[in-house]
Amino acid sequence: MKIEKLENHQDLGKRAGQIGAEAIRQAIRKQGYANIILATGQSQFETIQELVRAEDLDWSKVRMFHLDEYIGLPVTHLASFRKYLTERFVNHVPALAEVVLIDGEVVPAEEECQRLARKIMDNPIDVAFVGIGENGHLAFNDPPADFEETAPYIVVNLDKQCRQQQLGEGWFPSLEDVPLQAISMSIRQIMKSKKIICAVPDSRKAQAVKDCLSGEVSNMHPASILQQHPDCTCFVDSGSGALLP
Ligand SMILES: N[C@@H]1[C@@H](O)[C@H](O)[C@@H](COP(=O)(O)O)O[C@@H]1O
Repeated sequence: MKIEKLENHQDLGKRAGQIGAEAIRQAIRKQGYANIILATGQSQFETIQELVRAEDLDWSKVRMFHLDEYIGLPVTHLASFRKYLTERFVNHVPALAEVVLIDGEVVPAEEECQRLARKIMDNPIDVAFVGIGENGHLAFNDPPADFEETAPYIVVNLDKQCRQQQLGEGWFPSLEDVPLQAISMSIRQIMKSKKIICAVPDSRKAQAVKDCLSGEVSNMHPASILQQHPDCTCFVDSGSGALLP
């Protein structure tokens, strides 16, 4: 794992998006297509904006997977991650080869996990864009995260710090409105990606960044597993990187 420190969140997003776009181009050149994962949340705003700017990229050869989604939240809800990805990414690039969104409204959610598992097992991931939560989570794998789970997508419970972060970012009117469960890509599945671009801006992530990127690998700091990935770069800014040695 490498760490790159940028001045602010704009520079961070630009750099992460440019490196990511180049990795997508390379995969297309090499094998004719690229499979990618996109994350959501405030931390991904600029990275996704930069990807959308990559007009020379042949998006018709790109299949997009979705990292995590709340269970039971309608697609019309402000906090819906499929709404986020559709409005911030899919609607701004030419037609993709395929868009594999997580439908958090399927009952039971385990059925949706199985559908997604079949899809992703047939389509190994070239480039994964991820973030790190204030509690150190990777996707919606809150601490203590399951590092051994082999299923690609799982149903997870969201802890209070995670739910409070979602409230703090303004996606929900009150803590009670934040769902208690989500469908998340598992840690093992994320780690199978050939390349990982981790964008983590903002001083509110400083402690999580310190714990995950410079502490010991531990499931109490789920994103610390990224230290073991052979091709992962974490992009931090002066705020999120403030406590790094
Ligand atoms: N579930 C999302 C992930 O898709 C994202 O990668 C990460 C960072 O998100 P944020 O930008 O909200 O901090 O955790 C969020 O809660």
